[in-house]
Amino acid sequence: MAPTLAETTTDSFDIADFVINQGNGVKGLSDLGIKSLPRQYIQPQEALINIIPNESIPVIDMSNWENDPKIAESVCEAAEKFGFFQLVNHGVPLEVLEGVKDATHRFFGLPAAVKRKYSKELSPSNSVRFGTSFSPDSEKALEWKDYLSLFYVSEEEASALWPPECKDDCLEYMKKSEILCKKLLTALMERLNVKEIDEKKESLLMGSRRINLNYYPRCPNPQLTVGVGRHSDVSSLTFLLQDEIGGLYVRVNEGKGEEDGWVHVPPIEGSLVINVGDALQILSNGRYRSVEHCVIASGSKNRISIPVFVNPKPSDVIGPLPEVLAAGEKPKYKNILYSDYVKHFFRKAHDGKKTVEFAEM
Ligand SMILES: COc1cc(/C=C/C(=O)SCCNC(=O)CCNC(=O)[C@H](O)C(C)(C)COP(=O)(O)OP(=O)(O)OC[C@H]2O[C@@H](n3cnc4c(N)ncnc43)[C@H](O)[C@@H]2OP(=O)(O)O)ccc1O
Ligand SMILES: O=C(O)CCC(=O)C(=O)O
Ligand SMILES: [Fe+2]
Repeated sequence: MAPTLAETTTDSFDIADFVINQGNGVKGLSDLGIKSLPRQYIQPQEALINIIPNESIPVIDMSNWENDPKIAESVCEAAEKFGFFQLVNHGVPLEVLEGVKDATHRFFGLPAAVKRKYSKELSPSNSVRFGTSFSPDSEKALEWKDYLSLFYVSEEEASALWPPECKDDCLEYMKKSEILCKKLLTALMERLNVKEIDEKKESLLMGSRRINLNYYPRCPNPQLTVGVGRHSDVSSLTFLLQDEIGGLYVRVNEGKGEEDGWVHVPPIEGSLVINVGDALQILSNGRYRSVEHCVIASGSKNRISIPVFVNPKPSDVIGPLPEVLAAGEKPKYKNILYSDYVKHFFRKAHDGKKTVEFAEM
């Protein structure tokens, strides 16, 4: 039975059991109307960020992509300098974006007992997982986020195993964003002297895909916790769709002598946020940068976001591409099995850019 509001304002009820084991998630806590943040979610001081106002990541208009090579150049420059940019007029239809946002609300609106069927313990497959926080077993403080994570194996597997409330919209969004993904990766590779994306390179860059549906419910005392702690993605590229609430922050100026801090990524209707992940940083020998980002939940509204992580295949060995090293550049990273890299990421709490040290020479 769900605890009463009076019970939830004390430490007398088992928050972890309610949120994690019973599948209520932080959405369940928020829906109870709790007035203060449970101590399990209070982050240490160092997790809180210095926000730089009036700065932003680039916004790139792709409408003239085919005719104007400067647009591809801006994409490559943004991937080198910021590791993050927003795209408008990117060609993914707006109704597809709206469809997957509606699907996310449908899934999280289900009763806890239904969502719990997709938890790590009960899910019919490793490729479907409903969870909360990032890695609750390894975290000192929990994160204020629930998620559904869907790893794409095949259309058949998705049809059989993904939750019926969201599978069609998720598949459609993944399909419609594939053309955009190829355009961006082709431009990014040309800049590295990779003239052709053959079968092997295609696998290294986009051999697997995962879509996450993230739900950050309204949070009492959002300034004391995080929606997602500071991390870089382990993907090649991430395509993030966010709603109109805001809360994503990206680290800028790290080690550049200017003010090191975090800038907000303001929601722009119909846009997609693109970021470089660790796999592309490794393949490009550090030329493109995966950059730390984090999410602060809202004190008044529920927020959703939907990242599609475009990755190497789990069985691929990744390391700096030969074309990048051809002129004698020293490799900064060793060759590693991509699934080992991802397991390393998932088995610890978010820790900024530390994951990439696993691949360093
Ligand atoms: C959730 O909050 C997040 C997520 C993120 C994600 C950022 C990304 O960049 S995701 C893209 C990752 N790339 C891929 O998924 C492609 C490659 N995939 C693989 O290599 C494998 O599918 C695998 C992920 C390694 C899982 O392989 P499997 O053989 O099934 O291994 P397991 O032993 O089951 O899992 C290993 C370890 O990881 C945990 N885990 C697995 N899947 C997830 C998941 N979807 N979400 C969270 N954790 C997951 C699993 O529990 C295992 O840990 P144990 O401690 O239980 O051993 C960014 C920010 C966020 O806040
Ligand atoms: O919700 C967001 O805006 C970002 C989420 C994120 O960084 C992730 O899921 O990897
Ligand atoms: Fe991320």
